[in-house]
Amino acid sequence: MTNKDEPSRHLQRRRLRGENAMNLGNLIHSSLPRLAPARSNSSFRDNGCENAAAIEARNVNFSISTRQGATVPILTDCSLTVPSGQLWMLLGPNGCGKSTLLRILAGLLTPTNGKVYVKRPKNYVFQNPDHQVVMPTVEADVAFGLGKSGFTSMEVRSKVLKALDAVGMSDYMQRPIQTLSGGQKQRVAIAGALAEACKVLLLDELTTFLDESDQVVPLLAHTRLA
Ligand SMILES: Nc1ncnc2c1ncn2[C@@H]1O[C@H](COP(=O)(O)OP(=O)(O)OP(=O)(O)O)[C@@H](O)[C@H]1O
Repeated sequence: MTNKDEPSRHLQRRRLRGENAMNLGNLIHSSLPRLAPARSNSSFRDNGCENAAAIEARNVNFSISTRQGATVPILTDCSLTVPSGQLWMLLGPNGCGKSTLLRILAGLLTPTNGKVYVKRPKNYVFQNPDHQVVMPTVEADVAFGLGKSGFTSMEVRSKVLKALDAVGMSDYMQRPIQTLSGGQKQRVAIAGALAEACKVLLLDELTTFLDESDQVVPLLAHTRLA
């Protein structure tokens, strides 16, 4: 269950050449020998096992329809398995479908066909924190998702502080959101996800605003929560 010795795994590293190829599934399969073998459809549920996969996708396809009525494939036959308690990174060239796959795993997009299972509770952090950080202060924003959980205000404050501490933002509790830098907003967005004690944390483009040293903080925090 632990991945302390394995801070990251690269689902795929291969660089595409030539045209803007979209077959992310082929990339994943072709370059990661440590991927778990494909399983039958019956594995697409939580079987209560400690080592059950946290994420499974099988033969996922996603297409969009243009205004002209054409169908454009974005993901083709994409499959992956991510075991519980591990941190994986999805790498690939611009436009190959990474964000699309993450949005499907987050439940924000419905695949055209294929099977997806993601352990719950799950949380997704957008590429642009301005799409996610909505409350006036840091504390209120991190507490936002805890509002309907029935926690006392003391419990909420404790969870908020712990989550902010995990991303190095505990000194910013009362700061107005609009005074934060992009990277600080991104860390607040990650803290909001961590505060909800999600089993799966999906982070889109962690590198957009965070510098390299800051990227380590939320990722390690995630492994403690998983
Ligand atoms: N609503 C849409 N309409 C048209 N094309 C779309 C739409 N959504 C995604 N695409 C296209 O699907 C492809 C995959 O997009 P996606 O954002 O998933 O790529 P990505 O790998 O995350 O890229 P990046 O590394 O640049 O963030 C791109 O070519 C993008 O232009």
